[in-house]
Amino acid sequence: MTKDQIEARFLLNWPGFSLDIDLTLPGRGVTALFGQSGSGKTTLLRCMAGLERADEGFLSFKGEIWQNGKTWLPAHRRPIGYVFQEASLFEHMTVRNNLHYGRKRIPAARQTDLDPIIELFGIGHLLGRKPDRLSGGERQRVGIARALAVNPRMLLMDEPLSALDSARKQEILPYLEKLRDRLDIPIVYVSHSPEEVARLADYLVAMNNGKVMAHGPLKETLARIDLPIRLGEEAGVVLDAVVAERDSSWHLAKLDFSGGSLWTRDKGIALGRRVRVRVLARDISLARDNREHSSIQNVLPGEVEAIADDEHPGLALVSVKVGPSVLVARLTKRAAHMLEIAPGQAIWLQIKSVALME
Ligand SMILES: Nc1ncnc2c1ncn2[C@@H]1O[C@H](COP(=O)(O)OP(=O)(O)OP(=O)(O)O)[C@@H](O)[C@H]1O
Repeated sequence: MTKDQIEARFLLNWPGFSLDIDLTLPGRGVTALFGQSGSGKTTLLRCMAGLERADEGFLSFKGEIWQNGKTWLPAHRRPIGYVFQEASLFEHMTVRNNLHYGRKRIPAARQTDLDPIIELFGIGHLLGRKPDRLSGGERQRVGIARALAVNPRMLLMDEPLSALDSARKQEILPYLEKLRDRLDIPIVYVSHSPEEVARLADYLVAMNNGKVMAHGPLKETLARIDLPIRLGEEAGVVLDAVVAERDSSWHLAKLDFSGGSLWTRDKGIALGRRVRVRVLARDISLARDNREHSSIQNVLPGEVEAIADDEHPGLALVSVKVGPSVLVARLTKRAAHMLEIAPGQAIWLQIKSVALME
């Protein structure tokens, strides 16, 4: 444990549910708590916030004890911001007063400037409005800004997009990306959406039934097929890439990652820009030779790293090294048998589609 980490151990027993956690988390970036409904994500977040008191618990934040056998700081004494699934704004107050409300009793918060937060979330024009005049997406932007207005040292977010429809989610995600890139405090983000996790997280904690199934840096963890993280249709990896070239006549952009390049639909992102790319296992086929006549534009040479069972008994996951990067393909076990897939084998990856996430 270094001074820069968060150490969390909680043991909690409720009738029908137990939480049993022992984690060391990074002190910066976005940590996603990921898992199915009922896996205990919210309960873990509430234990970290001091909203729930585990029977046995230990929490140290960058070397400061927030909970151990003797100490238990209640939520209002922890320097955190908490974002709920639905922004619980004070309906009788303007957006401006909602933002100022929590700051009154926190001297450190009063000294910090609200303007960068207002600018970050694009809510300057909403300051004079009451919450009933805000859209769902605007409400949640204000809710997140309000959690930040108290100058927290950690931001805890419980499925902040879950109450929004998919168009509103797409509206908010870029704000969350900006937040991740500009904020120097750790964010713990509860989600059951693999897409959100792929876009936002730096570190992944996969939970099931009150326990941690796997945890580690996002990109490495998604590329490991030996871990019990079951994503089904959403299995796949995330790569860091740079927009390297544009083919305007075909509206395509070339993304360079360490190990190769991928062409994707051009979204108008500037050349040289760093982006995340998500490649789903179901969108990759494997072939022994490089077939020339195919509609698939992205064909990369690789080397089979490992093969593992998928959740479905007819399917297998295959991890393939492409230079220093690893991609994961999903195919039928029959195809894997026919291709004689084995570790160390040279193979071609045919990638049908890649999702560019800014
Ligand atoms: N106060 C409580 N007393 C007893 N059981 C509880 C309490 N709160 C939650 N539970 C139970 O604890 C389990 C974990 O709930 P939790 O809300 O942490 O899961 P989650 O992973 O966040 O789920 P979701 O994605 O649906 O929000 C569930 O079985 C839930 O019914």
